[in-house]
Amino acid sequence: MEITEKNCMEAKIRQHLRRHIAVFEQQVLPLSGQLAACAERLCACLRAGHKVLVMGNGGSAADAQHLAAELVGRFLKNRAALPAIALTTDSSILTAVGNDFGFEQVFARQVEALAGAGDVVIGISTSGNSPNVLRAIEVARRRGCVTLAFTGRAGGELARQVDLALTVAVPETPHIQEAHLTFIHILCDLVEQELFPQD
Ligand SMILES: O=C(CO)[C@@H](O)[C@H](O)[C@H](O)[C@H](O)COP(=O)(O)O
Ligand SMILES: [Zn+2]
Repeated sequence: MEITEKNCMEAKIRQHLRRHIAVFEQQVLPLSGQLAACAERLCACLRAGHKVLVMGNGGSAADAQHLAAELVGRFLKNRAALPAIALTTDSSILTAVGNDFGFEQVFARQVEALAGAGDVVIGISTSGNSPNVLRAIEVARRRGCVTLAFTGRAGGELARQVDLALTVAVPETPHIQEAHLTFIHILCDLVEQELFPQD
């Protein structure tokens, strides 16, 4: 077959998809038990009237917002709103705290302001080593929050600091993020089914 730009691109697409499938087979499927444990923590928190705070940088900031949107709005069911806040969205807070206290404090300061005992605080970081996420988890632990993390690679410091970590132990950031988005959808699905069986 003649090598054209188009079939060269298609080969790269297939390579990405094959790696995606392998990561899901080898890393995501074996995390089912830990995902169920995360869902139980989330359901218990929300049933008791507590809230969810979630954060990350870059693509993980988008993931944090995705999770908060599906809890406040909806995943699949028309049901009551659930309290969730992405700590990545207020540009005035992010710039003021970043400018005055340092970028490492942008999430920690919001956890100090907003989190109470029993709330769930979720850190999303593919390296598990982003200082602003680590500082926020430190504050969350001091305040008696339940701490969860979605991480990658070897889990980083974040996986060691939280109550429960879901670590996608591969080196490629995009494939880790693809798995994190799936965790978010599975968790939202389970929360809706558990909390709103009649809706
Ligand atoms: O989405 C991507 C790469 O796929 C980037 O925006 C990525 O999220 C950023 O480089 C982050 O700063 C990486 O931080 P982390 O996942 O290590 O905490
Ligand atoms: Zn990305």
